[in-house]
Amino acid sequence: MIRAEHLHFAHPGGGFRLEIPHLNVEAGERVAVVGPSGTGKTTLLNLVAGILLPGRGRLVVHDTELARLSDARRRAFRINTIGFIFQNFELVDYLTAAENILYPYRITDSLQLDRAVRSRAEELAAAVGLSDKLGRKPSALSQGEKQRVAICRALVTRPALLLADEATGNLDPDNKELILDLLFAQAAAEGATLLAVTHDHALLPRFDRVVDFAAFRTRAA
Ligand SMILES: Nc1ncnc2c1ncn2[C@@H]1O[C@H](COP(=O)(O)OP(=O)(O)OP(=O)(O)O)[C@@H](O)[C@H]1O
Repeated sequence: MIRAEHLHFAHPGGGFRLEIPHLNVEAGERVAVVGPSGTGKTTLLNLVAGILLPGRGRLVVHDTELARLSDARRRAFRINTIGFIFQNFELVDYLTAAENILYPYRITDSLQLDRAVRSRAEELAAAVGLSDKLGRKPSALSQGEKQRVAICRALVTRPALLLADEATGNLDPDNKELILDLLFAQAAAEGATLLAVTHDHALLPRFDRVVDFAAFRTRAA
């Protein structure tokens, strides 16, 4: 699902450089990404999603070398293939929770919003305890509620690849387990690959494998 070879990335302004000699994640694998703050874990997820492009090296995701696609095709690839739970949620302020969950269907013609999708969105919201908050805008939601909206949005399209950046970070222990159960259940149901950044080492035994960023060469200026 993910193949990185001699991957180099540096922010244009300088200051930080990430080097990953080799990283291979098989389809259906559930991989946790750990490592100290600022070592590039979010950067890796952004590279895998094609939000950032490597300066050098090769990155193939779902048999597609993202750097070879036009911006429009890379965006379409991302919407169709990847569910991304962003660390800061990236919800749209002027949309309700329900509209945020269905957001992928607003921004592309390649996904069809029909009754089945709407009921899937409602089921996901119910599974994370958000049924009574669907009419609210993000400003009227708690951090943990926003995070659960972001999780529903990432799952609603049944993506082949789930990228989760601290997806359980703002949740209480019960919700943490519930969300993780949901992520794993969805990944299993769709045969999806899960790449999840976490600082919560208690969760690591639930994953097939752990990638530790301490092993990669990163440099902060
Ligand atoms: N737009 C940017 N321009 C320059 N440097 C940046 C930019 N965005 C992030 N960085 C730097 O890149 C480095 C890696 O950031 P990244 O967010 O990938 O780390 P992380 O491992 O996910 O950290 P955390 O665990 O704290 O979320 C950091 O040193 C950060 O300051």
